[in-house]
Amino acid sequence: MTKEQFVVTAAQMRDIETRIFTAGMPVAALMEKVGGLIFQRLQTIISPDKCVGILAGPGHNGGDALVVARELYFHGYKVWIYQPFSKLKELTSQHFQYIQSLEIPCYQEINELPNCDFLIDGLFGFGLEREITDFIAAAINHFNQRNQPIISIDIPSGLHTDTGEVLGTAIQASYTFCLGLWKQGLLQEQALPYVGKTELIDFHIPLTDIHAVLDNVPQIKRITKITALSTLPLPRPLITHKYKQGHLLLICGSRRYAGGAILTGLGARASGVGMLSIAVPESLKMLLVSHLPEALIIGCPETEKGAIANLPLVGCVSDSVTHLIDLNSFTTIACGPGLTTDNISIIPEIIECECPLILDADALNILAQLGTIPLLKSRKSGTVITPHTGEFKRLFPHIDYTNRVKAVQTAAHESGAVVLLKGARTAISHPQGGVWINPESTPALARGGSGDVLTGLLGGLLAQIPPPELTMEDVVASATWWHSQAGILAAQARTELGVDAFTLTQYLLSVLKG
Ligand SMILES: NC(=O)C1=CN([C@@H]2O[C@H](COP(=O)(O)OP(=O)(O)OC[C@H]3O[C@@H](n4cnc5c(N)ncnc54)[C@H](OP(=O)(O)O)[C@@H]3O)[C@@H](O)[C@H]2O)[C@@H](O)CC1
Ligand SMILES: Nc1ncnc2c1ncn2[C@@H]1O[C@H](COP(=O)(O)OP(=O)(O)O)[C@@H](O)[C@H]1O
Ligand SMILES: [K+]
Repeated sequence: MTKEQFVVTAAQMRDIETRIFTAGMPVAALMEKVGGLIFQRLQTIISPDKCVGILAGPGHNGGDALVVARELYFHGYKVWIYQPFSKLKELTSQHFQYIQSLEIPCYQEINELPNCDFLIDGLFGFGLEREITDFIAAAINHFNQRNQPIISIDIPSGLHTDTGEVLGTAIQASYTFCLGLWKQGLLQEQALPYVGKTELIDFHIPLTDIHAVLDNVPQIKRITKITALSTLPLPRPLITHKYKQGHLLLICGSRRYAGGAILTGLGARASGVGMLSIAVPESLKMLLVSHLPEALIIGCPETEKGAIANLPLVGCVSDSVTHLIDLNSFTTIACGPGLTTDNISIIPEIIECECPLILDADALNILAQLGTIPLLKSRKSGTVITPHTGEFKRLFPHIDYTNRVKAVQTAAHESGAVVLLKGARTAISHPQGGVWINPESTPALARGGSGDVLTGLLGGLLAQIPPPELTMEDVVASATWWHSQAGILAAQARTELGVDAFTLTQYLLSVLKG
């Protein structure tokens, strides 16, 4: 694993830090090293003619900031310090004393502060555990209203290191330089408006210390390009045939939501799956054929409103159906986009299938009506459910949603399914508690139909690499990464307004070429 993949809580970071210090690394030397690395990175962002305001807190986050201040000063930057605390930690206090001896201007009151071009936020790091109040809350609100970009050290001051919750108030950073290992709070959706561009400053924590605290297989991981590409079905074997490259069945669409079936099919197409079958209401058959000529389109009897009435399963007697479905002949089944909740009876039938199953959209709404946990527990092979926030709350109304990482872990544990909770920071959990977080995406994807594309893509990938070859949640993580990266590429080419779900499907393969 690379350092970019690990995710830690405040308690875990403190344990890792303790191991390093116990092994003999002097605390002051580590602070000096970290401050030096932050300074080097700042030099690439801030030119030496600029003035930098440093916000220094009472703990070691403040100490880091004061080391940075001293280096900026000696390299010719104009610097001032805001340090309003009467009690500082020992090391921070020593750095502050030295800063004062250099006659760098120091202030305690916000109304005395001069102008500057950038602010460095070293008020609080992972040591913040309680609400920010009084003068320091007022100061943070003041800094957010000034027009300078703010660069936060470790985490924007005011955010909870694990949940990303705002503790009273918080710095709205333009950049966050996270120190050593990614803090979980930075990857939580609620932290997004505060973190700006995030990057990791690697200060060489020994892997043995990381593994000693996080276990050999860490519970919470960040999806990176390296991890995603390692689980995509590339390259294709030289000697193969279509049925060896997976057979995916999509069950989707209705007269009302015909487009959902097309988008799911186009997502599946991009996965490279060997065979694609799509079960839709009979009246949609020709439409689907015209968009996906390579797919086998199975017309199903439909309800009055145009939803699938029942699946023409092998063994059933029907004159009108030309193709019967054997649920056991597929390597993966994905069900839900555009289905409507008109007919709930097909879900218990599908749940009986023995191959990996993905349930999305209306399949989830039906599942919530029928009883989520008992139905999923009854399945013999792997299940992936892909709810957005609304669907998640319907499926698991009793789960506290404040910490999305914890919520998704609980849902996976209770249901026995891999749970993919969609959103700006999609989180995926395995029933045993392993979580992947997708750290990069674009709000351009917040658009009808983009989730359907993900379901098709994921279905196609799982069909090609069925467990146990790869673990299901790793494939789910790769599909999530791929989908988001396509959104990012499309938004770069066409602006955030130009990423409709069909366009998104056209950018999927460009992600792998780049
Ligand atoms: N781990 C590593 O490997 C490395 C860590 N490093 C750095 O250390 C940082 C962690 O430092 P830290 O532990 O000293 O805590 P920090 O975040 O500075 O704040 C704690 C201080 O704030 C105070 N305080 C808290 N809440 C408050 C409130 N609401 N309102 C007012 N005050 C409040 C609290 O006071 P107390 O609770 O004692 O009253 C305490 O004094 C970390 O983020 C990184 O930057 C690097 O230098 C080297 C490598
Ligand atoms: N603000 C956002 N930033 C990044 N990705 C987002 C954002 N909002 C939604 N998405 C992504 O877009 C997709 C939307 O899926 P979903 O809500 O199921 O849409 P639909 O059902 O219309 O297809 C998900 O993959 C989700 O993670
Ligand atoms: K900070």
